[in-house]
Amino acid sequence: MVELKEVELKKDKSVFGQISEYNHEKVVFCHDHETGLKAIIGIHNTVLGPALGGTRMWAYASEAEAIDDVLRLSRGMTYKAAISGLNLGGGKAVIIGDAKKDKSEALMRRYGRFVKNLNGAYITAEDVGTTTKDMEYIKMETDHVAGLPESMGGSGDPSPVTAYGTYMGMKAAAKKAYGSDSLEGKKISVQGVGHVGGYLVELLAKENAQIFITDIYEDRLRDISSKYKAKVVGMDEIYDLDVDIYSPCALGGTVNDDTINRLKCQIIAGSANNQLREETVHGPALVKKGILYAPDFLINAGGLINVYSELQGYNRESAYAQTERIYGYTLDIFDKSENEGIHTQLAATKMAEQRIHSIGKVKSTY
Ligand SMILES: NC(=O)c1ccc[n+]([C@@H]2O[C@H](COP(=O)([O-])OP(=O)(O)OC[C@H]3O[C@@H](n4cnc5c(N)ncnc54)[C@H](O)[C@@H]3O)[C@@H](O)[C@H]2O)c1
Repeated sequence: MVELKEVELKKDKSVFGQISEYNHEKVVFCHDHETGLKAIIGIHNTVLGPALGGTRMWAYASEAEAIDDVLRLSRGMTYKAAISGLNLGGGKAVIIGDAKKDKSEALMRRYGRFVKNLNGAYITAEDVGTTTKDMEYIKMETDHVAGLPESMGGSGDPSPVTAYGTYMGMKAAAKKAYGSDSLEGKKISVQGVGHVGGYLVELLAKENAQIFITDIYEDRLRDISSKYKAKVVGMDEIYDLDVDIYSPCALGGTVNDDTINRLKCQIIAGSANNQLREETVHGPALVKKGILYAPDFLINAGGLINVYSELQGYNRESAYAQTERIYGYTLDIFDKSENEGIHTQLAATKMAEQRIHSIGKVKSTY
């Protein structure tokens, strides 16, 4: 039985030290001289099923940074799948390189061959720096790829479903904090109005929330602001706003020592991965400040649920119906957190671990 543990990670910086800390099953280094491919595939845990997770292409400052990213992200996928009730394990891959300059059909197809060689233990999909077009190239070499365009029978852009799940998680948090899940009139700040943030703002506007938005891209801000009557605020100003709910939909690590001191909200609920800079520090710090945190990997699982549905013959309605359950799961986590006196991210992690543990036992019997 694979044991998952809540640990202070990365005490030992050696590659095997880190693999051991994160407790990965397999990490594969892929290299191809011809195409310049340098990729790392991290398979964290396959107790519940094949490890599914996207391939990120990024110009990492160092190989150490790439290894850290793939290990952290693949571990997160294990928890995301487990807590969402999916029969999937956790995996993720990174390709080291500039997606704008270094990508080619040959590179993606060569990468696809490496995925193929894993015989289904890892199923890839798109992520930052990769597109549905890249998935088409990978598909030419292996069937172990999801997130294909709708025209190819795939599930297409997962962002609207991710936004819907985030919205469900946010409503559950409102129910817990205010006794009603209505977001009408609530002041909500959305940090990052890209794919997910944009769809989330649309849902919030339909409920007549008072929306504040920020982003790097002025055009995008103008567009979203005029469409949904959202007020544009500065990128740093967002942490000081007097709002009810803060929704991080851009980067990870935005909940940290500095921002926790500044935030005035009662709820944090957003789509970004790894929002807490350090789970063991900032999870408890939020509890102390009386801010209810809706765990990121739980409420942003809609995209994964959507892709999972593709593996079984895509059905958009059932993907949305399954994503809607995030509402109930989030309330369960709040209860668990309260009953056990632990912060919500830890409660969610424990819930995911319990499922892996118990289903692992089921599978061990004949
Ligand atoms: N797309 C999905 O289905 C999905 C699923 C799960 C998790 N997520 C996570 O949700 C987040 C958003 O994903 P996305 O697909 O919308 O990405 P995206 O790149 O389309 O949007 C992110 C937006 O954030 C903006 N941004 C970047 N830095 C910022 C900053 N410092 N302040 C304000 N805005 C900033 C960008 O300009 C961009 O518009 C990411 O963290 C992603 O990992 C996405």
